[in-house]
Amino acid sequence: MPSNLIIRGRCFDWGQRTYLMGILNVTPDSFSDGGEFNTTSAALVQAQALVAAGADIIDVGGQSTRPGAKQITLAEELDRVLSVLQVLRPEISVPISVDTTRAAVAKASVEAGADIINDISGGTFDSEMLPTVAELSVPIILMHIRGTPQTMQQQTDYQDLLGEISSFLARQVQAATTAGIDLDKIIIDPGIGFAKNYEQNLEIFRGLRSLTTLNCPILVGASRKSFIGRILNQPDPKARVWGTAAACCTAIFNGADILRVHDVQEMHDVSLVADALLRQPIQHDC
Ligand SMILES: Nc1nc2c(c(=O)[nH]1)N=C(COP(=O)(O)OP(=O)(O)O)CN2
Ligand SMILES: Nc1ccc(C(=O)O)cc1
Repeated sequence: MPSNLIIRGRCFDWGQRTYLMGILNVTPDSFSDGGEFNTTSAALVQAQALVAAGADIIDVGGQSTRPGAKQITLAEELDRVLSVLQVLRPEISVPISVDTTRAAVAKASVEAGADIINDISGGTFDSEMLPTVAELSVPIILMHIRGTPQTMQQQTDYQDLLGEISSFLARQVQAATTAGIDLDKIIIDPGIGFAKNYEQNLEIFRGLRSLTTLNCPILVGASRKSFIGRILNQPDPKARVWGTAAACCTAIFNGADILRVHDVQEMHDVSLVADALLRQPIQHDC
């Protein structure tokens, strides 16, 4: 796998430590924090708090992708994301990713200062996404999903879950490089909770290491998700922090490079200790 990636002057030195992506949902309806950060002033305060807590990347999302979430218009998504980027970019020095499946949002976001595109469809929802990202020359996160957030939970029949996730991601990595995206700018993600049932989410954690054969950094987004709620019998997503910690630790143990989380302060402690126990850092120039 590529040894490192420089984004906005910051070095992501893969394997050396776990990197944290702090979630900033500027939506009214996200499953755990909808409506909390969807004004520009609240978004800025939260972004600064995430950075102070140890976030390496801030992930801005204008569209909830929870099961059954309503699809907003392009104009609405552009308005939500761009108004926040305008306020964030001058104040935040860490890389900013934008969680979108639309090429037009990706392009306008990078023009407004975003550094990474996070596409939960792995470049499959919008045929212009991969060529657009290639043209913009920014890194992309390719996530596995089946169907759309509206239909995905009816598409959970797999013969070989990890094998199918792996071949989807391999195909999309190939499509991305064919479109002109550098291989070292591609991050893969198995898509916890996207077209997966409870048992399948657990199976992904156990088999995560099999995805390392794709030779790309791996991102895992388990934060506060419903499989944790089911294990804990905890309906309140905000009360799933310890459960998230266990999932993050397991992901690190099984090869994750980036964790996408809401509770950055807590997961920073988790990743510092897990990294000290599990990784053998070597000195690099990067
Ligand atoms: N790459 C990647 N992106 C994601 C992932 C994920 O696992 N991987 N999970 C999400 C769901 O979490 P969020 O808190 O943003 O909820 P919402 O979809 O309701 O906004 C949204 N975006
Ligand atoms: N976008 C998503 C939000 C939440 C979940 C989940 O709780 O499993 C899955 C996807």
